[in-house]
Amino acid sequence: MSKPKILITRPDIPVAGLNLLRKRYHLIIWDKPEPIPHAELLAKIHGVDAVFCVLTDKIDNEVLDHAGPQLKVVASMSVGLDHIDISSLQSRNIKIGYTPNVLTESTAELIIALLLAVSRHVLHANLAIYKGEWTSWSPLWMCGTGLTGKVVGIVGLGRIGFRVAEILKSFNVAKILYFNRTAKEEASKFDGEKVDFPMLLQNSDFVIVTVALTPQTRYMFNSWAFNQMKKTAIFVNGSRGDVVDQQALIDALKNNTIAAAGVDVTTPEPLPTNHELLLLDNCVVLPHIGSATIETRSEMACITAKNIIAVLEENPEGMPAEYAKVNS
Ligand SMILES: O=CC(=O)O
Repeated sequence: MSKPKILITRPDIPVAGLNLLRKRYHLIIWDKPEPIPHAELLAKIHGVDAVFCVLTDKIDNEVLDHAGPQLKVVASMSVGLDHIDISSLQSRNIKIGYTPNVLTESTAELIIALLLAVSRHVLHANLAIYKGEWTSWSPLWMCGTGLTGKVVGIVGLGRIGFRVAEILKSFNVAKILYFNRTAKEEASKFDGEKVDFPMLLQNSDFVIVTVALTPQTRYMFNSWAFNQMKKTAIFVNGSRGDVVDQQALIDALKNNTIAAAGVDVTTPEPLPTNHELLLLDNCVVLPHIGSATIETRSEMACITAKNIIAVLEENPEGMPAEYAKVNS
């Protein structure tokens, strides 16, 4: 009997994950470092039993039609699933794999790093040295704003938002507000207070976005939202670019409607190097590296491989619990 076929949409998947699949299956690996072009995806997905994809691969009805009825599982090496048309997969009984939990720590760490980079001018201060602007220690040079005694607002108290809040508690912030669909009992761990969206925007010194991108959250940070925020507020986005109306963010930063922003996610990704957002002094932009630690990415690859194996071997016990939740 011929081996089941798996399409893998990147050549540089951590080897620990690939090794789990190599012996048992026939792997069709996209061999260029850039995302697989749509036409290639349509051609290569034909006849495969499983897809190992990443967040740059849009998996929709058209792609599934090209795959054919033998496709059993699409496993993404990501926690976000906004690139996958979940209901189309569910209606075809194709299982969906993703990688929650494993990236919570690394993403929370990066969000804190980004917040501090913005609030303490870390990147500008470093650049200033090379530009010859460090003439002496100076009382007010490169002064930023501290976290101690401040109000932090977290939008979306999922796993990552929760961890960010836990870490920030140890920075002696005055209060942590959160906006979430449901109240979270566990928020008592950091004395979190559930508030409505306007209240969070109006009262927070730092607004941190960790919400999933859904039709409800798309563009929730628009000009109205930035206008609600304090003039001194710092905005940090570790979620998806599309939760923000990016032009409204640029306007808010240019007009000093808010003080500064740090974003690990943008629209589009990558941003063109002459993009307006990159020209602003009060914005730190990172290239979507929330989960980018060797340990996390390696584990994400293994979980993605295991999600595929669980489906192809018809072994539901092998599925991580969170995987089962998406598929129920
Ligand atoms: O953004 C990263 C992910 O969804 O894993």
